Amino acid sequence: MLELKDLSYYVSGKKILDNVSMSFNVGKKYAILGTNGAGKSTVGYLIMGLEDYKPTYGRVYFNGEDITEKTVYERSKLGITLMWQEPARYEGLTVTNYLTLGGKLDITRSEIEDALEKVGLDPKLYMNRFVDRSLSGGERKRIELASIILLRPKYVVLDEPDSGIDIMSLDMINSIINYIASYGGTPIVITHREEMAYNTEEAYLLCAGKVLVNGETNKVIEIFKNICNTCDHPNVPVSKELKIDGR
Ligand SMILES: Nc1ncnc2c1ncn2[C@@H]1O[C@H](COP(=O)(O)OP(=O)(O)OP(=O)(O)O)[C@@H](O)[C@H]1O
Repeated sequence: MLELKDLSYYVSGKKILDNVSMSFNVGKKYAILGTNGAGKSTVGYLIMGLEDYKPTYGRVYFNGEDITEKTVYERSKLGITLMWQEPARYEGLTVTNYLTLGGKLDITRSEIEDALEKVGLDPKLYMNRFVDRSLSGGERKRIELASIILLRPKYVVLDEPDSGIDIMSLDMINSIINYIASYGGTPIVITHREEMAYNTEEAYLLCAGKVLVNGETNKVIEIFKNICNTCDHPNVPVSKELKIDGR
């Protein structure tokens, strides 16, 4: 289990996250939902332990072990991965080298071809391309999804997985989210679009850096649609407490 306990995060005195607690069980599909600026990506960065993203207060636990002080590299060795909203470029690295970590991983050519096909890229056209600015953002995102297929991380934070990818590919993204859960991994989908959250089982709704509500995804989406999509005071939370099924 991955747990965030009472996380607060400040930048230059500004509170970005306010006492956020979340827990993610193995093999279950999660969404972190919220409007722009609610703090969703920041939660993802704190899960991944990016430099400059250590909690001001609170702790992060992995199977009961306090990993708050662990680096990105140490967390990735535990099986925690972040798929960036804006995928990285790697000048001079081919798609094949990227997917095999420069040949360090024991991955066959046919496994690479299969992963690329699953994300809608023709292996013949892409295996020898460079993961640099010559690839579009959507293509790089697909290549990151292919790397998830090959590496099978335990916890995968997918930050706005559909951004830069056409709407027709929602099914492809959802099939990869299902694949992660099928091998016992835990996908955590960060999104401001309810369409992207429907394929998950449990959701957290964030507003102004606070968890407004947590529960079954369908119920959280209803609240999101009824309250956030029509909100005239974004990121100024309502004072009344929102609860699902008494939680
Ligand atoms: N390093 C920083 N310095 C100042 N403000 C920051 C910093 N990082 C995040 N913020 C602010 O914190 C808030 C939450 O940002 P975050 O990127 O986590 O939101 P988000 O919910 O992922 O939004 P979006 O849906 O637009 O990606 C925003 O108002 C953002 O401007």
